[in-house]
Amino acid sequence: MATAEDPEKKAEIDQPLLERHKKPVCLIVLGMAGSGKTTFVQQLTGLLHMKKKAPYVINLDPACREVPYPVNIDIRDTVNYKEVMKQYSLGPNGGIVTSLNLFATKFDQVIKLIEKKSENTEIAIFDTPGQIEVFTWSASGSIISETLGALFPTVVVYVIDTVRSVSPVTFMSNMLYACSILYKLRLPFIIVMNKIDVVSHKFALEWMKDFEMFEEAVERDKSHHANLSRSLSLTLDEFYKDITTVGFSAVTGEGFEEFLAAVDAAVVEYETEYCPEHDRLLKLQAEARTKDKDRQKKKFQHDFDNDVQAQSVSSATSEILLRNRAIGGESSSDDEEHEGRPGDDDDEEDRVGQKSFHNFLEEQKKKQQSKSNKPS
Ligand SMILES: Nc1nc2c(ncn2[C@@H]2O[C@H](COP(=O)(O)OP(=O)(O)OP(=O)(O)O)[C@@H](O)[C@H]2O)c(=O)[nH]1
Repeated sequence: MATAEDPEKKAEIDQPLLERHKKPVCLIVLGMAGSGKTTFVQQLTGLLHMKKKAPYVINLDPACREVPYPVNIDIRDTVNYKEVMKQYSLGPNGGIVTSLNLFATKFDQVIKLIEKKSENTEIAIFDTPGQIEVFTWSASGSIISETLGALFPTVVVYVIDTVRSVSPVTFMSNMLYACSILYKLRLPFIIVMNKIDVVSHKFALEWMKDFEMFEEAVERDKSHHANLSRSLSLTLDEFYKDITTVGFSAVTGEGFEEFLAAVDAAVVEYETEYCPEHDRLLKLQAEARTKDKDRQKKKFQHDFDNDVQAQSVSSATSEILLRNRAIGGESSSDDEEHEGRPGDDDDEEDRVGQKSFHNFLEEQKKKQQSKSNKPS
């Protein structure tokens, strides 16, 4: 597990990436309902404004009543969530999914607006709907995250309610969800343990670092999920090693600097791991496309050659037939003219028969004449 304070990670960062980058870093803020996403975005926006690094903020929650921060793009200006529910006869969750899908069809316009602002904006923040699955398991969520990941340094910020996570079972459920999102989106990932003004996140860091400590906590939990949590936590050990965790208070702003350091480290990860992998996949895709084209070309050539061969065989056959006819008949031109008509062969035989019979009679006649002309 890595924390934002890791000296090793800090040493990797030779200069602040937020300054080096021309393109804004996109932060996709995800988390369970009530984890504090909106308050986090509000606090982050305020603190960045104070640092004279005003972010570009995009609200992707079509169902929120109000947005408590200065927003640059609001999904609610494009899609009327209540109208969508009415028009398509949907419930609240279906309405949110459909609204986000409709918005995703115009996401190219969002990209253009972000690109326009890239000169003087270092961070773009995306606040997402409380129903996390609406974003993480929907087509629109994939379109939005993949498009951003392909064009800008993009980081997933997963907000966890630290107060609720003191229960090892809740903690485990949250971590499993985080893990599944990481493997689905495959973008650099930061876990923000929010609400540390109420409960310190140190217990969570210890559980992630030391499996035995987590096991002790599970022992104390008598719920029927405890056994499952114990075996799952062993599986999650690998996940903890690659993940950056930051404690934060969306109310007081505590943890802000550590969070910015974590974002810098995530951008390094984006450049060194995500981009090469992305390029490798694009290359593989291009290679597969070229191979497919070659295969189709070869198949076409093969089919074409077979056709030509078949044609030359059939024309050779007809030639042989014609020649036979020319040899058998007296007049090849006549034969060619009548070739192929039904009953032609019989007529020909009759004609040849009549001719030879006529010749035979003529010969007999001549013989008779020469006999009668001989003196007796
Ligand atoms: N003490 C404390 N309360 C917080 C903190 N962050 C959020 N809250 C409170 O937690 C509640 C939920 O916060 P929201 O920001 O609305 O959470 P959300 O994740 O955006 O909620 P949904 O949009 O419903 O998913 C609110 O009452 C906030 O005041 C924090 O860091 N400390």
